[in-house]
Amino acid sequence: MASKENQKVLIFDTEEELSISLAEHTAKLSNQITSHSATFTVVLSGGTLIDSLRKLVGSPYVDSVDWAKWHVFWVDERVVPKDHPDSNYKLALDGFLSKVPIPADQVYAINDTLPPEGAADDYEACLKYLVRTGILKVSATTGFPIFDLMLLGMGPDGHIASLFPGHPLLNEKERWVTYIKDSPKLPPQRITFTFPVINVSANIFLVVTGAELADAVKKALGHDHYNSESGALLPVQRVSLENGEFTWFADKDATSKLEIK
Ligand SMILES: O=C(O)[C@H](O)[C@@H](O)[C@H](O)[C@H](O)COP(=O)(O)O
Repeated sequence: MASKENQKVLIFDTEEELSISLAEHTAKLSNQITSHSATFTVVLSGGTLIDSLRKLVGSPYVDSVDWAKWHVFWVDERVVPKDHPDSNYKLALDGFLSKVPIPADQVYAINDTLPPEGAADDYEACLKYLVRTGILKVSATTGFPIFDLMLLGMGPDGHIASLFPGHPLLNEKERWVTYIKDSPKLPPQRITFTFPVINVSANIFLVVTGAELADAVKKALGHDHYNSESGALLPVQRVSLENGEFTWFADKDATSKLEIK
């Protein structure tokens, strides 16, 4: 394990070991929170993260989690029908959600009948409704909604959610959920949480696996980290939790260019 300011970096020899630890940490956090709270609010990304969650839906973890208290959201979603192969909802449903007894009305998919602008407005309105009903907490200092856990992946360019390097959305300060129509990662039309929401999370588990992420991991966690001008920061380097814990789950390949181990 290495540590970087307020970030914890867990490094595993294999993706298999990583996925077991991810299941352990997720189940433990779920149990900690559901022991005193009626809800556990969890945000998913798309991509390979869903496969890395496979151990959580198997023994012994699956039986230790109070799934009835889970409320599930997406940090970003492609604006496609829910049964489309590009849908992050479909990916999570097939690989994770269909295997655990989370009540269907606690899984918050986007409205796939709307264009990106409308889908972002609709999702933000849904989050605001859940604040009013007490399912979601808000930050006393910023007013943005606090999720108990965000389970995120990262792209080779250092993007998280649909927040890409050099894109104006990186600087969004007001919206909770916004849209992008020119995503460099296809498909181009998506909705995404903004940094103010990501940065009030209570916990982020960021999963990085594979050699294609090694350069971005080196930039984010290596010595360069301290020298970056803010304009040149990778999106992942803009994660700065107001009051939460940020843990990297990395395999050897993703950390192969990192000097600190
Ligand atoms: O919809 C998406 O594209 C994802 O939510 C995205 O943010 C993803 O998490 C990263 O791009 C990593 O994806 P991979 O794990 O597939 O590389």
